Amino acid sequence: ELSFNFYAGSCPGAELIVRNTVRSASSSDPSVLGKLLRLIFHDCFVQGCDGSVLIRGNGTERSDPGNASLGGFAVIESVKNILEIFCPGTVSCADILVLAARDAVEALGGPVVPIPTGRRDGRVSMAANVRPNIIDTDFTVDKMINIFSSKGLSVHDLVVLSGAHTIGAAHCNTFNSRFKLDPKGNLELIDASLDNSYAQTLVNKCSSSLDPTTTVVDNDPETSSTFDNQYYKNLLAHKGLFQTDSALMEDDRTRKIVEILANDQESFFDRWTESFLKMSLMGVRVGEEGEIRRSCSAVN
Ligand code: HEM
Ligand SMILES: [Ca+2]
Ligand SMILES: [Ca+2]
Repeated sequence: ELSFNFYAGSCPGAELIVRNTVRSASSSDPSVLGKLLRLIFHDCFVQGCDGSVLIRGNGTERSDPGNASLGGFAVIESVKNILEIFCPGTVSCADILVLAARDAVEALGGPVVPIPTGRRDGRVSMAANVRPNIIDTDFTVDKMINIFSSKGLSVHDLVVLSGAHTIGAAHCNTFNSRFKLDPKGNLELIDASLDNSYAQTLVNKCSSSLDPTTTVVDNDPETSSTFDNQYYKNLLAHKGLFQTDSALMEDDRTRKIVEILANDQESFFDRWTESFLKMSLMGVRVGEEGEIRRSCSAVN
């Protein structure tokens, strides 16, 4: 029941408004692009792509510690505010989220993924649903594959969608358990799959500030503002930032895919287009299900 250009009749400017708002928000704060792309992962994996991640309040997904570092909400809300003026009660927050993530990738030089629209917004958002569905950085490849397959996504989708880490940033506390400093201040690798000099760079960046929950480091040390296949080249060079990134190199099933994508950006873009679309269709509500929220941060 989703269709391309679902809003052609009811709100013809919808997709353009999303795109322009993402562009202008990113010109004052480029960090929103990574945040918007991450948001869709955290929305779609919990109860499907229904905008449940956007709801504010006690006990909602957004209140869960697993979602504490999400951002980009203000961009979604400002798109929604504009759309409510032009076509009130028409465009779902679930669609806005997917379109905004699609546009964030485009803004950084990635492929434009044609996205069917018509998703409806969910009315439920529970913190308890976050951690069982979102992958943590200490997961094994098997565990990641299991979560992906429980959502109808393949090993291939796992490796391709992890390529999102070619942009954006991460807080030091998401990777600093991979190394420690001995009493003399020298680096000790806890996770030997990490390149030594890269680890040293990370230590230096993270120790320049005392608070690992506020300091951020680029996900992609080479081209963090370009959506390209550099992520896979980094993995080959043992410069994956999260344990879960490096882990993709340790399993035959995933390493083979990493090698292909590292050597062929064209093929990464084609694969991304397929896998991103697949993720954007997970558990969507259509027709009379759910609602069209008036504000993205609250149910009607
Ligand atoms: C496969 C398992 C995954 C794990 C374990 C994981 C983990 C993480 C972590 C820990 C961060 C840093 C958050 C912070 O400190 O602020 C992060 C950032 C990010 N993730 Fe993932 N992620 C995964 C998959 C994905 C997927 C599927 C996408 C999207 C398709 C994605 C997109 C992003 C983006 C764009 C950022 C940067 C956010 C920003 O710049 O604020 N991740 N991820
Ligand atoms: Ca959701
Ligand atoms: Ca990059």
